[in-house]
Amino acid sequence: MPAKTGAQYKEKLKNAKNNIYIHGERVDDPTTHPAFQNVVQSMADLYDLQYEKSEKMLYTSPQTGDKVGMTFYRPETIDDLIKRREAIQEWARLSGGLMGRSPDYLNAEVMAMGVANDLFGEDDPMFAENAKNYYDYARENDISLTHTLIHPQVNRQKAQYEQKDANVALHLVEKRSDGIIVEGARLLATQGGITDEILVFPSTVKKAGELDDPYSLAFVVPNNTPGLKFISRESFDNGKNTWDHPLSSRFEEGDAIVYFDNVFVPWEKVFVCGNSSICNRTFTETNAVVHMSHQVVAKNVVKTEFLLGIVLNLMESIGIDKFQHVQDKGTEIMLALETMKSHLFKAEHNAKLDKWGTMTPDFDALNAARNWYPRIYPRLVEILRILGASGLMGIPTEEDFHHEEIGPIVNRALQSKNMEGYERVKLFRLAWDLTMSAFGSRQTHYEYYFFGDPVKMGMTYFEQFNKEPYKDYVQDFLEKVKTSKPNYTNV
Ligand SMILES: Cc1cc2nc3c(=O)[nH]c(=O)nc-3n(C[C@H](O)[C@H](O)[C@H](O)COP(=O)(O)OP(=O)(O)OC[C@H]3O[C@@H](n4cnc5c(N)ncnc54)[C@H](O)[C@@H]3O)c2cc1C
Repeated sequence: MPAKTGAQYKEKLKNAKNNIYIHGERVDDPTTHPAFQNVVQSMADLYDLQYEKSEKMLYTSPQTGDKVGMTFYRPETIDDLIKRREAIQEWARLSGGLMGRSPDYLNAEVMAMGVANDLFGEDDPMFAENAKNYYDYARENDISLTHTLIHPQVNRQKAQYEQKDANVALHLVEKRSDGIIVEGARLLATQGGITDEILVFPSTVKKAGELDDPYSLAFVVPNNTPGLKFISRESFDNGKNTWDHPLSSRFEEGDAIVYFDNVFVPWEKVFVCGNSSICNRTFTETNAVVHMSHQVVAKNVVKTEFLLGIVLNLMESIGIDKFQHVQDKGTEIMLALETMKSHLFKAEHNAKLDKWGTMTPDFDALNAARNWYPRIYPRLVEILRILGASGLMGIPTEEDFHHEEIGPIVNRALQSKNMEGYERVKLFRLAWDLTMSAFGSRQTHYEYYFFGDPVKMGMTYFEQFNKEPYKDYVQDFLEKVKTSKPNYTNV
């Protein structure tokens, strides 16, 4: 089947009847439910964009000859990698990089694991074959995916098997001749329920060895699989119009707790079954982390461009753009943007073929960028907040502007250097929705945590960084310093 259109995505979602709960109710149809319908439309817009920019967004499937999504493309040259990244950035531009889980994120994972599948075969060749087949299936059917990696936050001092309710986290219940039964909770699934299928993978390193094996699972199932429940957090799309909430009314992806109530997974959809060693090596040994990081850094370049554009328009609108500290704050964002772009450039131009023949970006550049952005993004948001000042609170709604009595007042009172009140507030509401609304706060939280705990990531980065050349450099330097060491004996 060729790449999906927006209408096909919505039709499939409507018919799937995924088991989604929100605000204490079961959702009958996410395509019309107020909490989901707008982000569903944005997802549909992404799929339509594949056809609007087909020369960039589609390619010919090596398997069927159909036109399929470029974000499933397996790059074999640096030019391929750049083509793939351009498609990623086309999608990101639609939301200003605010849909962290546009389908390309997990398409990168599926592609990488599907190609570099031999790790899964260590236990049974069937698992390697499953990963390969799933890549083909997802690409040919343009499957949209959510994923879930984390055990519930019960007691982080203890391994899963030591928890007071050791079965609270997703675990293996039974192996059968036709598949496995799994039970327990996982979090968090962004876009849980509004996608076709869910990938379950391990994230944090499982240090308890064999005792972690019951929790060491990787598989994929359709979101309407019996027993699978998505328990969504409260929606931040509060049904206001797009003028009032330009971001939350379109890109509120939602995050869900996922509960597997004795869910059956057929063997052909299992990649890892009860093997903590394979789980711990999955993301690095398949290079999935590299291709996912490439998508993330490409997306975050667009997100930074979007933020910079808002800041520059805001500065100009209220005539603060010539003040020294204001310019300095703009420079901070520009430096962040150029730094991210440089990481991306280095990653692509230093890319090498891996042992499976996939052109794989330079992970050093991407790893630095993915560790840095969670630290810098809160600062970028803070700059926008500082520069917007009271303007981020003086934001009447569109209805206020239409009110006979107060409309003309707010239009006059909120005028700016170069805009009427109506236009100025439209811009400031965008800045507010990115920084201070529930949606904006969630974006900052998302950037900080979505790749994992930045503290643990930073520790891993420190451990793995090749420190010796720098230590040696200074040792050599010290050795060349002229010394006249005093001759004394330590007491
Ligand atoms: C908006 C949002 C969307 C998300 N979407 C997804 C998704 O789609 N799919 C998915 O799988 N996950 C998703 N996540 C989850 C994300 O992967 C986790 O938040 C992240 O990995 C951190 O894990 P945690 O939340 O369990 O934090 P914890 O590991 O519980 O950490 C909480 C705090 O305790 C500290 N801490 C914990 N353990 C230690 C330790 N051993 N030593 C020192 N300090 C420690 C941490 O540094 C942190 O400050 C999402 C998260 C957010 C916020």
